[in-house]
Amino acid sequence: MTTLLRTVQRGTSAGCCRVRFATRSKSTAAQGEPEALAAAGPWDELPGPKPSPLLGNAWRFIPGVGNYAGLKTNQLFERLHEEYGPAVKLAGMPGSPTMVLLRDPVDFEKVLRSEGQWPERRAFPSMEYYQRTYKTNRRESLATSQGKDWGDFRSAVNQVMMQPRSVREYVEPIDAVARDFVDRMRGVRGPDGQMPADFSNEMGKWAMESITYVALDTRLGALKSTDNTEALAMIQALKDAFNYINQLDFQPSLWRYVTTPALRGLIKSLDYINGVAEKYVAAAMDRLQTHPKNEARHLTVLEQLLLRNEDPAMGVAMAVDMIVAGVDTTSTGASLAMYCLANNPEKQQAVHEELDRVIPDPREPLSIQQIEDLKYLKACIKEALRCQPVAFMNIRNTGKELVLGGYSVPKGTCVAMNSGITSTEERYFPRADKFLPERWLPQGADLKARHPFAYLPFGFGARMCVGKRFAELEMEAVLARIFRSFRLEWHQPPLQTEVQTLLQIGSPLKFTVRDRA
Ligand code: HEM
Repeated sequence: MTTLLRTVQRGTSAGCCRVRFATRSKSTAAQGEPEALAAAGPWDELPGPKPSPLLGNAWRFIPGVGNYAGLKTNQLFERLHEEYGPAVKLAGMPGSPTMVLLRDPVDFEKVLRSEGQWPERRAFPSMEYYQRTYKTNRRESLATSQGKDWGDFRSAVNQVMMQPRSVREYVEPIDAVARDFVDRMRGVRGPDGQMPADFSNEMGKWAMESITYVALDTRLGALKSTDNTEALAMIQALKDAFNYINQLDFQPSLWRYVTTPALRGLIKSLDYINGVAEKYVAAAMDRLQTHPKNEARHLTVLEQLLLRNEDPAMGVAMAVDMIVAGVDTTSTGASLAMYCLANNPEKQQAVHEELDRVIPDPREPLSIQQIEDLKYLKACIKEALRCQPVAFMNIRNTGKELVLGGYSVPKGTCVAMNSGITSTEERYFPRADKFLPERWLPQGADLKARHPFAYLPFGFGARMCVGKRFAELEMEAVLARIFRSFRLEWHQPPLQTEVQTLLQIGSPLKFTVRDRA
């Protein structure tokens, strides 16, 4: 099955376990940090492609000239690790700080355990520009803010979004969206049982409908058969925003000096998403005034955020963050789990058996207890995110001077921890090339990760994904509903995936969907 998965994403992975690199001071993990720093190789000697005085390393990406031209982010990183070792310095990239790429979980742990009170994660520069320079009247978002601003924002949001109680209140509405999605699948399915070529757009509609219910207190109507202009425009605006971010931040561009068409496009898309968010946040403010909090009324996530801060701008910033960070990720995660199960019928059979037992009457709304009891389904989601991590890398600025890959790395250096590589490596996961949900169950101890930092689907620490609980609930509910109703089959060529900013599905998701008896 994993041969099916490892198409574009792992195109250059051959030999990742076979190549040997001379790394310095292998025993640094065991040494105290001062001794380790004294024994470490100097920062200037950290291996990596040498920038030329005039063009830096940019020339290496020019088609027909450079050896890295046309590589996707994951392919580039894998190639650099093959050529230079487990820690690679990538300097001389226009508009980007010097970065260190890492592929050793021991180094990930060092970075993440020393990140400090307010961990710093470099945001997309074009998003930062939009928030800091272009829209100075708006509050900076959680994902782009840093330091104390981030700490204050995050602790307010944690008290609402990271509470199991808040998430439990959403089981019923999120399940209602999942059931609508199953109806939608029936509606778009062809006579031969096949899903249409643009089925990943349908998955995007489901994810948009789910997260906007949390972020904006509304059902946008993305799953309705009649075209809902606002819902579809939101989906388009989000898609456009990611395309423009790819062009502005990952390809050579002059946007920092002149307003390019891509920058104008990004501004237009983000303005649209912000405008819709402002409208629904204003409605929530009105609701809070006309129906104040009382014992009988449970407040929504948005209302709680607004009450805590009394600042509608914070509600808008958080809603936009949830939409930007929570649609593509969740829809890709759920799609990959469906793909893995469609290609592993015996695992799908185990999911069916669990669902029949836990949800005897599929006409009833899902309960919290039922969601909690879906242990095997949850293991399938974890395993799908291991086989194909939606977030290929975790980014941080180092919180102090560290020894990474045997070299000293100054405080404040931007590092990319490539857990998308480690989570698919045999040395960290026995039988890594197999889809084995059992590894996440108590009886699968022999298949478990050999290093706790080799798998970081939602990041780590104070800055980890703030939407993790909602993302899990959404994926659990929709997969429960889909597999309670259908058997999925895959009769297509292997699915193509690639990493740009996030993992993206690059070929049609044409599942064959059969009704279960
Ligand atoms: C399968 C789905 C998802 C995956 C794999 C995922 C993964 C991640 C990762 C890896 C990070 C960076 C963590 C770190 O730096 O340590 C992150 C951050 C974030 N995620 Fe998610 N995410 C998902 C869904 C969601 C959803 C549904 C939401 C919204 C409710 C969301 C909102 C955010 C936000 C706002 C941040 C930035 C947090 C901060 O900087 O404080 N994510 N996510």
